[in-house]
Amino acid sequence: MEKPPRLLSHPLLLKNRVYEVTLNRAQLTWKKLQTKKKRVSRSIHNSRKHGSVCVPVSEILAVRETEVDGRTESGGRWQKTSQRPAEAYPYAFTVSYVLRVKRHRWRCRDVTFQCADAAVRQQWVQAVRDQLSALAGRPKHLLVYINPHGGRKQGKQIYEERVAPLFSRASVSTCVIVTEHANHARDHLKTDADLKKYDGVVCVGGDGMFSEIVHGLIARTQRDAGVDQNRREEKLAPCAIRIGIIPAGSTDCICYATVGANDPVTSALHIIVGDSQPLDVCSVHQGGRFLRYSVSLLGYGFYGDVLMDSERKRWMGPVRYDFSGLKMFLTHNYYEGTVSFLPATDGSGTPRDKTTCRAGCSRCRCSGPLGSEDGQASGTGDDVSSGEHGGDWRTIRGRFLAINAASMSCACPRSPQGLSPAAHLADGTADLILVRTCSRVNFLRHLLRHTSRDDQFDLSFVEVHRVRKFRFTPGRCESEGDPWPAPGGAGPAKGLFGQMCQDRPAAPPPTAAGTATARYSPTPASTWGCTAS
Ligand SMILES: Nc1ncnc2c1ncn2[C@@H]1O[C@H](COP(=O)(O)OP(=O)(O)OP(=O)(O)O)[C@@H](O)[C@H]1O
Repeated sequence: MEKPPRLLSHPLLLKNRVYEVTLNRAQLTWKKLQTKKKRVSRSIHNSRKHGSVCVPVSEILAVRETEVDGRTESGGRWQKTSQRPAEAYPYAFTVSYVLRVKRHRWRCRDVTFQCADAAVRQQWVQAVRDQLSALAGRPKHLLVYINPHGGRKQGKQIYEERVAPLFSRASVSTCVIVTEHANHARDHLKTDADLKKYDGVVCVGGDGMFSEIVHGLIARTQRDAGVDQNRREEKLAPCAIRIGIIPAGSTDCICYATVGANDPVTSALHIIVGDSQPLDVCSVHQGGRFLRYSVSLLGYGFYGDVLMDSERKRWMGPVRYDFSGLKMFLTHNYYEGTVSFLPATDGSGTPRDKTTCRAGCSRCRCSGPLGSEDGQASGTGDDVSSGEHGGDWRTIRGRFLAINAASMSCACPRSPQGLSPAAHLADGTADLILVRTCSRVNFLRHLLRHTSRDDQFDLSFVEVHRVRKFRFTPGRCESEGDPWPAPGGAGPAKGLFGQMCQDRPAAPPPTAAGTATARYSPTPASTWGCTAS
């Protein structure tokens, strides 16, 4: 492939050695001219061949002039750059760039070059700045919401100490709002936020906080586009503004599944370089009324119960999930009902095909907002209420311990493969996982497989389907007019969608009887992040 033409090339000093430094539109490279001892790089990405280092321009964060005495101002602090600057190279500049380290983590690395005269330095600083400003998709102004109560209550500290200095170095301006109550961010986005001023919204918190922001942004987008959220046949308008996630929650599954790591610095760097990852959004309706959106897991039965119970034990911190998980495992509730679903066919793959959705996933690219399957995904003529028992809809009746719909792998550090390892982030489908009633021992086997590499669907009581829409009707609802399915065994009946969601409830549990329908829309939202590649 033809190399882009050189923009600049000079011998410059780096750590008292002279390097040939070259810039073109694609990359910045530096290669040692005086070879002495071989140095071993700790970088596993920024390629270093025969003593040369190559950084893609798209991963340069900033460039700045360095003081003559070898110091550079960085976030208000002065840093030493070199102990022995050669007298012949008294003018310095520093380039900050992304260093890819282990386990999909990114770090900010500085390299300081020294020039023989001021004009050369000026040329370099200007040339690098010109290249950076020509890059599309990099944010300049961000609206940041911090949940000070998420996870270990360190959201504010994480942002101030690890993220804000990076934004400032990359000249990204921010408006920071520390939330004062639940749904503060959602309501502010819905009505008050002047979104035209921003290139993106950043969420500092966990999955619940992300869900708030998704609800606020999607509701605002639909209102502006004249889309009625209550009409489930309507196609959702995609959000024009991206959401960045700085993980500061308990599980941070959405961050892990989109970026490949739960690391605030990595996420901040993805935001700065303008990486983008589209996401499917699932809309859930009941009785002609919109209930909520979901981008990760819709869980009814075991997972819904765990999340609902753990919500009441927020004071315990992240350990609440273990406590509630054990409690619900011992309770061993089951739920009777009918699941109907529209299978995703035509090359959508299967939940067991062992593919992993990564940055640039070809499947998701084909099914993007302008994808040819859009009509099918949004259900032309496939109205669940009218066409459910015709066409390609399938129906399964039975007793279930869990009914989960995973719109993404739902991977997190505890379950690195996730609930459905092959689920795609943006193909307009979800993996519907049905766990039928079984013994506690068998259920434990199923749960333990989430923490290992074993095929979690290879069990006789578990089935999985890739779907575009699905519907759940509680068993007793139809026959007895009882709105909610009673858990198998003793205990009070529980609200249908009060039990649902990894994405925390953004709407109150429904009060009317009925069936809930979930529909997957390809990519109405996107995050700054790039699936681990
Ligand atoms: N200032 C606040 N006070 C109380 N609750 C808040 C505040 N701001 C946001 N919330 C709510 O806190 C809930 C949980 O927050 P978040 O998702 O950030 O943390 P988490 O639940 O610990 O993490 P995870 O969702 O990853 O398990 C969200 O549903 C959000 O609505």
